[in-house]
Amino acid sequence: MIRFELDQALKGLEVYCVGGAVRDDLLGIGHDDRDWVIVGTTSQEMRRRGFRPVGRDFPVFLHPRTHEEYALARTERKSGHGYTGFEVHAAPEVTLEEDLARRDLTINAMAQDSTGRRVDPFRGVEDCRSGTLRHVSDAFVEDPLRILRTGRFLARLRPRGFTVADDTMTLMTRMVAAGEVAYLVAERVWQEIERTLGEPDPAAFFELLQQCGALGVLMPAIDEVLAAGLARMNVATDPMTRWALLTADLSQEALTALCERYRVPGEWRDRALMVVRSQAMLPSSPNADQVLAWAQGMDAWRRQSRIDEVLDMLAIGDFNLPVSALAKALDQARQVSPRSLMAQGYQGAELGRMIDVERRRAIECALASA
Ligand SMILES: Nc1ccn([C@@H]2O[C@H](COP(=O)(O)OP(=O)(O)OP(=O)(O)O)[C@@H](O)[C@H]2O)c(=O)n1
Repeated sequence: MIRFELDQALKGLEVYCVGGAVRDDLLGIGHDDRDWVIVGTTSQEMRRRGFRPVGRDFPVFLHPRTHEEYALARTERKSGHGYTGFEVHAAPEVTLEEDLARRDLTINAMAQDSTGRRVDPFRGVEDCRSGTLRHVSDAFVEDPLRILRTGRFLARLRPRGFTVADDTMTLMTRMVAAGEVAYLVAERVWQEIERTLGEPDPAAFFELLQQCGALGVLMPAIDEVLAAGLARMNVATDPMTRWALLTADLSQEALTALCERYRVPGEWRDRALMVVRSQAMLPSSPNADQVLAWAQGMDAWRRQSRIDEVLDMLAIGDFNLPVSALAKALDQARQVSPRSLMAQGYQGAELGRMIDVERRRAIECALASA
């Protein structure tokens, strides 16, 4: 049970804890930040009590002492496409129920007051208990990001037995068919994906998006190779590794284009590209020349920890590659000492060539004994 007291700044106001904190409390999951809604007051009154306005689009205020966010109860009406174009209406007469009605899923549309009384007009408690992700109302269609959010909540809660309600599935499929998903901005899409990749069951997100057709619109290249990507991703837990394995069966061009489209951070993109390039450069039984070319292509001698990460990903992702032989070969090749070759009198271009010869020899030895 969520407990809170109304301090001096909040005294006399109708305050509710809403959204994720109420949901997670019911599910017995910890939740860091709380969202608050205040009913029956005005922006002026909030300012008078020392709250600092933060929202550009919404009437949201920071508590003068705790700095937690308090929003005035509001309704929203759609006036444009995608995530933009909301008309927000906040006024003292907007009720808690109206504020809850504009929310995405029933499990996110519950509130609780300071005495512990729960307000649950859309049967969120029941859906928490039965494990159902269900849209609150037809207003769900006003925000296509909610399709991705539903996927992310499924990635979090499917291991606890949650499924998506049939009606919600139908609604999402209809939204995709109506072309709403195309209006999502790249940053929001990547943000949901990045968060999803840190959830217990990210495959649930991609399967749901494929089922309703959104994946085909947002990421057609992944849509085509999804089964293989999910199978590879299966045992990985690190989000960045999951991304690299999910995209491992794309071509280099498709992966680059995908990362550009969603402004995927450089480190995520590079890791994924290294896996794709490794597959392109290495056959299942590579010879010394191929391993040497691969190691050089990965900048293996200067960036040792990076190539070790690549090897880890290749091991986890179930590729048809001799990963332990590759690791051994790299290990041996690293023993080659440019310094001792210099001591033998090599320099300049000749030194470079000798280093390659020695490394190739080391790799050949390692491969032969693997
Ligand atoms: N597109 C959105 C975004 C948010 N919400 C509502 O705003 C609340 C707070 O949103 P957010 O902080 O993004 O999510 P949480 O539910 O707190 O979930 P998380 O555990 O991921 O923080 C949600 O519970 C939901 O009621 C919504 O209806 N539609």
